[in-house]
Amino acid sequence: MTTAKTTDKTAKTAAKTARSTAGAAGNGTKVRRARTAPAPSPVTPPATGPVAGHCDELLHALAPFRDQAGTAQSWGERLARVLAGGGRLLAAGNGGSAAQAQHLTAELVGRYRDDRPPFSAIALHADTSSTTAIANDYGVDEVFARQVRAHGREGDVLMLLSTSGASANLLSAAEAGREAGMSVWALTGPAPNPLAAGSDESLCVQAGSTATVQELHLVAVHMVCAAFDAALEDVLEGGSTDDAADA
Ligand SMILES: O=C(CO)[C@@H](O)[C@H](O)[C@H](O)[C@H](O)COP(=O)(O)O
Repeated sequence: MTTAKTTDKTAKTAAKTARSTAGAAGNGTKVRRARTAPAPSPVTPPATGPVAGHCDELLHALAPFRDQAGTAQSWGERLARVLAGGGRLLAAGNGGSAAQAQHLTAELVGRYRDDRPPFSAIALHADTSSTTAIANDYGVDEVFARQVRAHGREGDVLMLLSTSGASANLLSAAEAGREAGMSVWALTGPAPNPLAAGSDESLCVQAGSTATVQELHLVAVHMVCAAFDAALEDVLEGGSTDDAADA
């Protein structure tokens, strides 16, 4: 008797489950909703320690950085004339700065906001075969300089990114760029530093931590791209790139 009762109960439960499943599948069967208490709204705990400090340091560095935004704008405008005139941008950095340099070239070869023609921009560190061969055969300090001598032409732009402003391979690249008649622009951490001194122009982020400098370098990269796109409309409409050599 007990076995028959159990079997009957099991069958009823299975039938109920089947009805629920069918309802959930949307075949019109009514499914009774479970009465559960509404989930409490999530409360974001306040950030403390290094996380709060990270935001504070960024905020602190942003105001003085904003005062230098004119440099980024000027770079973007002149870069538009150089690239639209058939010139090229070479960019390089180490570690996190390599990623930022590559971010800039990607925005120019691809696009920033709106559709526009592609432009010649090369992240030197991204050529892993050249970079490793040069490092192996000539030493790490030559990895960018040798590529600058290979690809850089008079009137082109060389953008070098460094948080310390002291990386030897970027200092050699700046020297090679100037020898080639390129415009050498440096995005660095606090001034003074050797890379800023060895470049034609620099935008130096006054922040104590490498992370903050890198974050504001990305902002600078985007500001250059915004100015580039805005200036490009005038350059292409005017059809004049005569002043590319002024860059
Ligand atoms: O991203 C970080 C630290 O945040 C590191 O990878 C950092 O980029 C590397 O230590 C670089 O070698 C530093 O070079 P630099 O920016 O001083 O020229």
